[in-house]
Amino acid sequence: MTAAVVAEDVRRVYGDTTALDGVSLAVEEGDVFALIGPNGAGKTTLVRALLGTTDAEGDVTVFGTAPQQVERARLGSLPQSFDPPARLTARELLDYYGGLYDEARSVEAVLDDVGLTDDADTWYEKLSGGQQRRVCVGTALVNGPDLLVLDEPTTGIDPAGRRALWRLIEDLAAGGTTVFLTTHYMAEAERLADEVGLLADGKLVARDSPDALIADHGGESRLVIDTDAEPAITGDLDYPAELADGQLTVYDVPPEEIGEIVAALDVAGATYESINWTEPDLEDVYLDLTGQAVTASGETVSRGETPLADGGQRTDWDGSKTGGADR
Ligand SMILES: Nc1ncnc2c1ncn2[C@@H]1O[C@H](COP(=O)(O)OP(=O)(O)OP(=O)(O)O)[C@@H](O)[C@H]1O
Repeated sequence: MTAAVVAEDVRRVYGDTTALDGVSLAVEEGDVFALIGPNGAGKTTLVRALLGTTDAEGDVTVFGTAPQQVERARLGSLPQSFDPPARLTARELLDYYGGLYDEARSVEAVLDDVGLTDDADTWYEKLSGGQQRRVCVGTALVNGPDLLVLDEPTTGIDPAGRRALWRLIEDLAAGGTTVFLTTHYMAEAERLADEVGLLADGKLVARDSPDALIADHGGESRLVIDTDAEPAITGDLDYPAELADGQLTVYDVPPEEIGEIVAALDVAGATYESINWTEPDLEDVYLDLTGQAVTASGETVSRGETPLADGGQRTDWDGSKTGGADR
């Protein structure tokens, strides 16, 4: 395979701030690469280094040449902040941006891609925040690029719109477009990316397929049961477990063994209300590598604030008790 993007030892320093501290990566043609990491980690700076819009040290090549020398029609990019003229309609904006290229896709096709056909004739300023973001994504698609660089493309877009955009990105990648995106949504990275890179303090601290990252850093599966069981129940189980606030969490239970845990509760005379088994995912990887958990709303909280870490006790394989924060 050929690399569409190669970065070697890329550094960018702003005054006293080292935004990028020696980042190296390669993105194969046709792959989707998702860059994740906390606020201020350097994601936007790396995007700008790859596009050649910031003066970084190190080597960057895009399709084998310096980013500034790549044929413009081959590149599509969406900056994190983008304010197009507010008193143009979605259709006019896409027409305008398409006019910057010798050959552009039909505006109707791009409107359809981003789900704006029905609102095509509304002024940009009258669209909702999520609809505006879709217009912005559309501007990156007008030239049918070979490499699409998207800085937080789905921020502000509602769940249905986000899923529609995920399908679009999957279709584009299936058609051979290389996609480099940044995101704070772990589900987005997990679903779309062939490779995920985790940037922290300007360094790429992990880079692999979502499955490999989850296997290496995701931790165990979890069986969570709302129950009135006594704390001693954790000693009756064949798996590491903790009980806190009426919630029993059992780690590493294969799905076919869930019945054994339920039977142990029955034997102990405990009742239970709900049973939930979850496999580790990219959010667990993020938690493990950054110490920040991702909440349902997409916000991050420090590890010490997570419910399991707060006062929960866990029985480990050797029978010793550890707080959840030590997981
Ligand atoms: N033009 C600039 N001048 C000075 N400092 C900058 C500039 N751009 C970025 N920085 C600093 O570089 C660091 C990385 O910023 P960057 O915007 O790349 O992070 P990010 O990972 O994209 O963050 P976020 O998730 O919040 O968008 C931050 O400390 C930021 O304050």
